[in-house]
Amino acid sequence: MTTSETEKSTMSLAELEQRATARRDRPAYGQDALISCDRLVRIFTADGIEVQALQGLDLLVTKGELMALVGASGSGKSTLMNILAGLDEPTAGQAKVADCDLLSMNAKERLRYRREIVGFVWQQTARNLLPYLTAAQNVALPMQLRGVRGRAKKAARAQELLDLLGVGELRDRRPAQLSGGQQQRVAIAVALANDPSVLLADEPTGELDSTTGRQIFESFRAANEELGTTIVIVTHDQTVATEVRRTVAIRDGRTSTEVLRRTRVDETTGEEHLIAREYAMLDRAGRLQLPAEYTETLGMRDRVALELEPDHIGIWPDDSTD
Ligand SMILES: Nc1ncnc2c1ncn2[C@@H]1O[C@H](COP(=O)(O)OP(=O)(O)OP(=O)(O)O)[C@@H](O)[C@H]1O
Repeated sequence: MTTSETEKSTMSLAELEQRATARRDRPAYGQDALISCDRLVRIFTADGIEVQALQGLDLLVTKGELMALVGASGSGKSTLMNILAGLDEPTAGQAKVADCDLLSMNAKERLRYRREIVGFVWQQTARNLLPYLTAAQNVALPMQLRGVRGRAKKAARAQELLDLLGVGELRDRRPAQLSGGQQQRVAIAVALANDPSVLLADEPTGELDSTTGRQIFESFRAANEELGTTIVIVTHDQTVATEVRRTVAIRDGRTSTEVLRRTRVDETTGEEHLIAREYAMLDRAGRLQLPAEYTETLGMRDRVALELEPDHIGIWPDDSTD
């Protein structure tokens, strides 16, 4: 008899019932999150070759967060963003945004989701705006498509958003008469027009120099702080990645590590210090991805030795052949 069988046989019925109830009462995964990805899988098949772009990705984002997603080229960031934007469907797993189930939406629900629940800003400035409309008309367009009535109401909302993003005085210019940075700020206003729950941005500063990139990031921060919009930014930009409170790294189609930042006030000097700490992600099956630089430094491969300590778990290189 195995240990667990012995355990079961010595456990009373009442104890078993108690365990089952405790499991049922445990809050469901991602219950309080605005964005919840649960073991998300996306497989592409091209010319008979299968590419597993997402390999069981877990991610939770809380309402009101401003966070960044980073990762090497091909790690699956854009695939994830396209799914969250409602433009692509996962092969398996679960994905929910603001109570919308991204796997079971029909065409009509998907359209409503893309118009009202999410807003997106793409890297290519030209993809975000219609060239023949002015900045203000570009911002008013999503409201019109949603069926918002009243020209004055839409114009006022457009002006309010353009002002918030520091481009109010450029309302009558067409995209070609705006710099790349100004275009991206107008694009953020367009994405915010219908007051979405989530704003998704895929490399929004990718085509801009670092000073302009910083200004764009400040615009996202303004939207997050003033409007309370939850914002997820995919970025290679160190400024963006280090200024948000939470940066999640994606590796081989899974979330691997996460950096959390918080400010600590020095009790004696009153100075504020930003403290950053990196965490590894433990998935729901208990799997852990160790950072490559750690495993390489210690020559860890294939097999490692584990030891449970009172307050931590020790991991050692394989010592079985010593
Ligand atoms: N439509 C598609 N058909 C086939 N393979 C695809 C498709 N889209 C993405 N892939 C593959 O899926 C993997 C993840 O791609 P994805 O674009 O999500 O990566 P990424 O992290 O956004 O990369 P980058 O930073 O270069 O944009 C890659 O191997 C890519 O080649």
